[in-house]
Amino acid sequence: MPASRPPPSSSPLVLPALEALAGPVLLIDAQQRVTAATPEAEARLGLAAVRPGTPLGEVLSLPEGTRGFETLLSHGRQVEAMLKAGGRARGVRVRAVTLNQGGKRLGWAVLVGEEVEAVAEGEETFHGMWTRDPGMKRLFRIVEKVARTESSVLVRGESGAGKELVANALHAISERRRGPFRAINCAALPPSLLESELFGHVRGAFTGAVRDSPGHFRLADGGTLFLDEVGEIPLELQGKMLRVLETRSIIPVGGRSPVPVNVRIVAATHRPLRREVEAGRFRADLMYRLRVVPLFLPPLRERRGDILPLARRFLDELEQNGPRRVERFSPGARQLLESHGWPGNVRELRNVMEYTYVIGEGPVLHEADLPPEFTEPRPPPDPAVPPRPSGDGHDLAELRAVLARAGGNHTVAARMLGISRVTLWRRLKAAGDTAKR
Ligand SMILES: Nc1ncnc2c1ncn2[C@@H]1O[C@H](COP(=O)(O)OP(=O)(O)OP(=O)(O)O)[C@@H](O)[C@H]1O
Repeated sequence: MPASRPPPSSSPLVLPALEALAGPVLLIDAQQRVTAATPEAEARLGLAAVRPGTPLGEVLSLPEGTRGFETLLSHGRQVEAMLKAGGRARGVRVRAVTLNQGGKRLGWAVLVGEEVEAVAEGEETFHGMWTRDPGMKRLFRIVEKVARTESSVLVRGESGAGKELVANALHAISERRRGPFRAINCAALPPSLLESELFGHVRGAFTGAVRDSPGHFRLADGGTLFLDEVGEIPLELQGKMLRVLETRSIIPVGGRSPVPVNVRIVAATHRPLRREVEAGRFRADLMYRLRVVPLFLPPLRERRGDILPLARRFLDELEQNGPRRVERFSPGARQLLESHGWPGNVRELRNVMEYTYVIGEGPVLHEADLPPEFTEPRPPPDPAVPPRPSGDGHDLAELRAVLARAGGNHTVAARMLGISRVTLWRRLKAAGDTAKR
């Protein structure tokens, strides 16, 4: 094919249609030279960069280690490339489809997708936690320091913000890493059960105790025990917990003799324990014992720069096992994702991406593919409802709206919000919903 002959679809009619379907697209001929560009490609790359005849190598460069443009042009797979045009080099995802006519290759359509702004912008992955946020990175440095000690750590953060991941990281870096890591959610169990789950019980201690049970402290011996929602431990159990931490031994329910345990405690709470102490719901001495090193994990809405890159990472994970390739977010979807309140934090974001990946089709993630709570008009505020409780991320009207959409099913509503059923129940209670459930 002569270099001057353009691929067939470069007619003025086809280009805008191509753009509507796929976004910024470059058409290149068999000699890898630009023959045409959609208006959005012209706007993003600059007119000079996409002038017909420009070699593709002057528009894009591929990372070192990639075999020239072969990978891009032969596999139809998405690859990361640097856009050379427009002064500052920008990382983008690109994909190419071959244009054939009568068995003859005429050229390619190159789709220019999302900007990736990768490593240069200072992203960091720390034991499964990804961020670009300076506050999070500072937190990682503290975790590294504290992990070398035996001090108790209290992580404060909303549901789904990554508290368990922080606890896991502490364990993984510490000297105890070869020992067990165990986690227990203190809000998920009634007080009587919680005691035996923590400290174990002896056979016959209560109805149903048909055999001895070691409990989490003994199971975590030599390792780390993560006490999630530690603020929910009932007062009567708090005294026992303090004794365990001070004597480093437990007495199983129904037992007499103390059993020594060697456990590092990492506790977590979604609200300030100090407030619980002031309200008389939490013992001050236990708070000081647990909170030798306090860590605060900011909610996702306070690190908005992490939202889109994290969303992209979750999509990448989904693409590993799914048929769909998402190349870019529509401007509307970006705006909705960035302005959402994310009461369920990173867990909610992960769930939303999974929903969107399954519901949507094609290379563009549109706002209509997002779950209904993103696009439905919010109910007007109910003057009888108290304002949003601080730190919890959403108010009663919002919770009720989600519950209504879930047909009153709390398990489904909790999943939609990306929080646990217990957390939903607690938030409804905290927001003043006294309705029976
Ligand atoms: N920075 C992050 N990067 C990647 N994934 C994250 C990040 N933070 C949280 N996640 C993911 O979000 C989910 C929730 O995290 P995690 O269980 O640690 O939160 P949590 O604060 O302990 O929640 P809860 O209080 O409800 O138990 C997990 O799937 C976790 O892998």
